[in-house]
Amino acid sequence: MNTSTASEKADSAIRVRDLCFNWPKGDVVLQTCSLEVPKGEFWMLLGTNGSGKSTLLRLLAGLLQPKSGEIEISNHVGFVFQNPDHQLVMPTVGADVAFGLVEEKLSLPEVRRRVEQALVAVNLLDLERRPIYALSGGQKQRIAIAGAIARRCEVLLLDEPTALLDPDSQLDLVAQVRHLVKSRNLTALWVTHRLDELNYCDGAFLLEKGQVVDQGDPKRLSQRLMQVEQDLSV
Ligand SMILES: Nc1ncnc2c1ncn2[C@@H]1O[C@H](COP(=O)(O)OP(=O)(O)OP(=O)(O)O)[C@@H](O)[C@H]1O
Repeated sequence: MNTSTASEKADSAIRVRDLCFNWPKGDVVLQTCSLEVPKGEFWMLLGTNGSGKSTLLRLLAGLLQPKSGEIEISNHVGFVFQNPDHQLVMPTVGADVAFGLVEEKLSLPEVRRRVEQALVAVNLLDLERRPIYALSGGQKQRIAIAGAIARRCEVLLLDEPTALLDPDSQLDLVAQVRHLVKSRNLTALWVTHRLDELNYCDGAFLLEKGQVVDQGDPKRLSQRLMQVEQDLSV
């Protein structure tokens, strides 16, 4: 496996070539999977259940190791899980965002500045002292994103971040991520089953049995996915 820094190549923030992955018992999940996400763009990853979307995201984040293939991605990657309760670990909003900065050994004023800037970016500065348990699902996801922004992440990987949200919060979150990507020149890859979210992305990949079988125009891919799901339900 060859991992290098995507910033070496100006045009793509995520580059995957011929990626293969199987679980220890031998079940093959990804088979010569290849894709590229242009820098500064918001792309989505579609596919039927079990097609390998979450596994691919975890490989990109370095949470799993591929069997073979190449991954080129920034060293500063933020991961947002489907269930925010799996990643918010501190008792309050401000403490949680600051927690991600511990490794950087910053001065206290610098930590405060970064936390404040990140909370402003997700429009939640007024909740800085609020306990995590008193947040809505959408607010929790925005805090997880603020954590990534505070750490100066260049790439956001989001694994069905709206799965537990109501429809209004769902569309608020996807619109906010689009705004963050465009205003801060980030790059995002977002896994979804919710086709109305495709209206917000620059492009999409369709994964089938661990391979990208189509990519590009989100509307066309959404129609193709609907067809695949209809065929499977017959
Ligand atoms: N920890 C694990 N150990 C063994 N097999 C796993 C593990 N996690 C997932 N799998 C299997 O790997 C395959 C791909 O799973 P993955 O979660 O990547 O799919 P997905 O496209 O994200 O699915 P969904 O849309 O249902 O979330 C599935 O067959 C799944 O059962």
